[in-house]
Amino acid sequence: MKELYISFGSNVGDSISIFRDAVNVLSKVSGLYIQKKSSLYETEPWGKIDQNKFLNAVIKVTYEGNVEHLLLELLKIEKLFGRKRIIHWGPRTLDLDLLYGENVVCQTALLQLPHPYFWDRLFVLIPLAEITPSFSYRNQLIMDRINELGNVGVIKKEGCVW
Ligand SMILES: Nc1ncnc2c1ncn2[C@@H]1O[C@H](COP(=O)(O)OP(=O)(O)OP(=O)(O)O)[C@@H](O)[C@H]1O
Ligand SMILES: Nc1nc2c(c(=O)[nH]1)N=C(CO)CN2
Repeated sequence: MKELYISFGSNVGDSISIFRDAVNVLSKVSGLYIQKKSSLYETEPWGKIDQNKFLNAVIKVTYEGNVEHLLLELLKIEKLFGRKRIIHWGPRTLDLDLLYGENVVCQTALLQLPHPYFWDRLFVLIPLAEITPSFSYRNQLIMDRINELGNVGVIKKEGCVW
């Protein structure tokens, strides 16, 4: 059984409904169990800044299978919600990234784990910090990195459940 973190991103369509429906589909993947969900965050676009704000969140899951197999499931779910790959880091209905797993490393053409950019993305680090045990060494490292990056452009959507 592996503990893994998955990020959700969307800036096209009804992003909250897309997240709700996608997490429901994800919960039906064989061998996958959702353990925690972060709050929803409204975030400034990163990397390619001339596009709409994003909705972002992170979840923690346990998974009984192979991580590359899980990535293929995530790609299928993105497609189900109308994901089209047109512009690099551009607008999207749903992006599901595998961020990292406890003691899991993968460097293949299909999957890089830890995700190559997660350490540079506040829209991932801030929701991740929320669901990482608060007195853990890992949480401390994430909080230090958030402070280093400047903690701007990521706002929690209060009172919004998914
Ligand atoms: N950890 C990972 N999580 C998700 N996809 C990954 C990962 N490592 C490698 N990939 C590969 O990246 C490919 C392109 O993914 P995608 O089009 O979602 O990139 P992106 O979201 O535009 O950019 P980024 O990967 O920087 O978030 C996927 O087809 C997948 O095979
Ligand atoms: N705020 C924000 N910016 C992004 C996002 C995202 O999910 N949120 N995803 C990207 C490509 O993966 C590029 N830029």
